[in-house]
Amino acid sequence: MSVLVGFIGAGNIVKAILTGIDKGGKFTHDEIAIFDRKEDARENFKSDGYIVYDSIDKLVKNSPIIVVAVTPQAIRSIVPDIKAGITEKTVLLSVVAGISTQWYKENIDEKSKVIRCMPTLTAQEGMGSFAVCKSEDITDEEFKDVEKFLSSCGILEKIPEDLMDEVVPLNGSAPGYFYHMANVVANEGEKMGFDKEVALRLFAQTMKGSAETILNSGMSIETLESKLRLKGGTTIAALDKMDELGFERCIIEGVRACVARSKELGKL
Ligand SMILES: NC(=O)C1=CN([C@@H]2O[C@H](COP(=O)(O)OP(=O)(O)OC[C@H]3O[C@@H](n4cnc5c(N)ncnc54)[C@H](OP(=O)(O)O)[C@@H]3O)[C@@H](O)[C@H]2O)C=CC1
Ligand SMILES: O=C(O)[C@@H]1CCC=N1
Repeated sequence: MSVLVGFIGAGNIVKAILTGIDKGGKFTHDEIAIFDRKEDARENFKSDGYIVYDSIDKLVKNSPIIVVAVTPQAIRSIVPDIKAGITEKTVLLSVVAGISTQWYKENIDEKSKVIRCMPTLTAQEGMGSFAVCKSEDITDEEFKDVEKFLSSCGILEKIPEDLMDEVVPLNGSAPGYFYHMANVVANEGEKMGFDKEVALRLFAQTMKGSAETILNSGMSIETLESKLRLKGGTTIAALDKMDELGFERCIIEGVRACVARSKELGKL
């Protein structure tokens, strides 16, 4: 039995990825290893058939691909343990917002092999949207292994490393905006007399369908939008009111705040 991928930190994003990997059915639990600092979390993963280590250095020693999935605030604390286990073949697959390849090279080893990935919680449904970049010393074969793993629960887009902060508002953080918007709309629906769950289902299915039309209809985003902008219609009434209240500005400033925070996290 050879462990393929080891995870350091088993929080929200890792649980989403693992659920998506399960749904994809291409990897088994005995190909995945985990270390989380909470003993009860380790016990739960163990009883689910995952390989569980009681220290980071053992996990790193035994896993050719290591997914670094602690928070940016915690990453410095795990450096000594990664150093204790790392080999020249270890590939570090970092999902940590803001932390650059150079950071790993400076803090762990100049020869660290790093692939950065900005993932999304939507991996949970096999609909991850992964933005990835790799350091020059990653071989094609190493990249293919990572690609095979991630693509079993989503799509990959290769991007330059100097856009890794800029991508966070486009994918990593974006589910948060949709959940927030869905909650606001559903609350309003409830005030108008709907059961909140019914309102949420109607809105969420509409979000899902809207995303599918953007991806699959072959129509431009402008064309799709124009189909709803009926003169004197209800949609234009909503959009005009939203614009009057600063919708565009709101989105633009939110995107910028997200990028700025990612850059700050990289300097902690
Ligand atoms: N959530 C998301 O949608 C996304 C998250 N990310 C990135 O993923 C990373 C993790 O985020 P998320 O899963 O949401 O965060 P969580 O806080 O849910 O998960 C982090 C996990 O790591 C554990 N942990 C903390 N310190 C250590 C340590 N020293 N050794 C081992 N485990 C440790 C935490 O334990 P404890 O609970 O005890 O602190 C927790 O289980 C972040 O860097 C974030 O930037 C990227 C894209 C999307
Ligand atoms: O909010 C965060 O900091 C992380 C990074 C992207 C999504 N979640």
